[in-house]
Amino acid sequence: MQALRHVVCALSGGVDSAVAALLLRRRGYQVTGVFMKNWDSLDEHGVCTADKDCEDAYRVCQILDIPFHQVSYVKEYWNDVFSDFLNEYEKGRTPNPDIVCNKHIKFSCFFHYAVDNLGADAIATGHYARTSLEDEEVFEQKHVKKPEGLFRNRFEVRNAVKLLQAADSFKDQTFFLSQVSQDALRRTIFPLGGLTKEFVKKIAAENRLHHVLQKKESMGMCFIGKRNFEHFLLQYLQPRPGHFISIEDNKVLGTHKGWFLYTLGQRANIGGLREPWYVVEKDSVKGDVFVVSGPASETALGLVLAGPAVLPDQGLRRPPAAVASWRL
Ligand SMILES: Nc1ncnc2c1ncn2[C@@H]1O[C@H](COP(=O)(O)OP(=O)(O)OP(=O)(O)O)[C@@H](O)[C@H]1O
Repeated sequence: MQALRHVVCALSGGVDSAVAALLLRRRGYQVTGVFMKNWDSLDEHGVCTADKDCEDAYRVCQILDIPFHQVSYVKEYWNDVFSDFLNEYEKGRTPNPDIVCNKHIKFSCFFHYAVDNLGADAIATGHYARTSLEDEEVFEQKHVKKPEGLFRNRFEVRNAVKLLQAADSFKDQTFFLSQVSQDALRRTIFPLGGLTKEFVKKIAAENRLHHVLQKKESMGMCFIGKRNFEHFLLQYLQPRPGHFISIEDNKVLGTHKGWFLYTLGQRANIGGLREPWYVVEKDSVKGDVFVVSGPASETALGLVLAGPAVLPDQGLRRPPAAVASWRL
């Protein structure tokens, strides 16, 4: 008799990964749940949310009757994700730590742990994304010889695993997965890729997973929690006071604590001014931030035409229409 396919599912203690694990069990695979601890400090209320999440992930495993493991990547997260995040901020760029976390932690450290230590045939996460491979093809990849280095020829490019957008376009997370290596992508299953969030919640409710259903949706940057972003960053970066200057008439409108705290297109709250102002330029030498006033829609349009992939006021990055993972 053929041994069961072994899929190791990353369980965050949230509803998405819990339902992902449940669906994998229903498909008849041998499933193992793994919780990763990536951040060690307390949240804004002095509570270590990772411990609570870990307990929730453990309970999911009990309900689904699957083995549970916990791993710590606190050091790796600090070195490969957070330090890089701070360095980039200091240079005035606004990186997305979730993209870097997926690349270095979930789809590298966790992937290798699952395959090398737990003997996984494939890994799974609760991301809303799809790939060009069916489950059966994912399992076949175990024996495919990994191409070394970058793609060398058209054949390799043509046969690359494609990262495809999720059916639920509102929840689509392919942008955050865009730097995942081919090696990991080819052995990953995204059980939620074809489902809507609504349906995922319904599945959880019907399968005794109420404890994860009540949890708040994570909004990225897990290490910040509900804290004020600026306060958080200034715990790690030296303040560098400067001026907000209107780009239209060079008038000084107010002061800020560091030009690196702002991203192009972001709405800047300038003390005493009620109308919206948006960041259009930053001077790293003098430390000034240039702003423009105007309705959000006009500014947004100007920025989109000008190119930066950021929408004003929310700091949201614009996901590309289709994402292919070309990295090895
Ligand atoms: N600490 C963690 N331990 C294990 N897996 C994790 C952890 N954090 C995230 N993941 C995995 O990455 C996926 C996407 O993470 P994200 O932070 O975007 O959570 P999410 O979309 O809110 O999902 P969930 O509802 O499962 O928390 C999760 O579904 C899970 O598979």
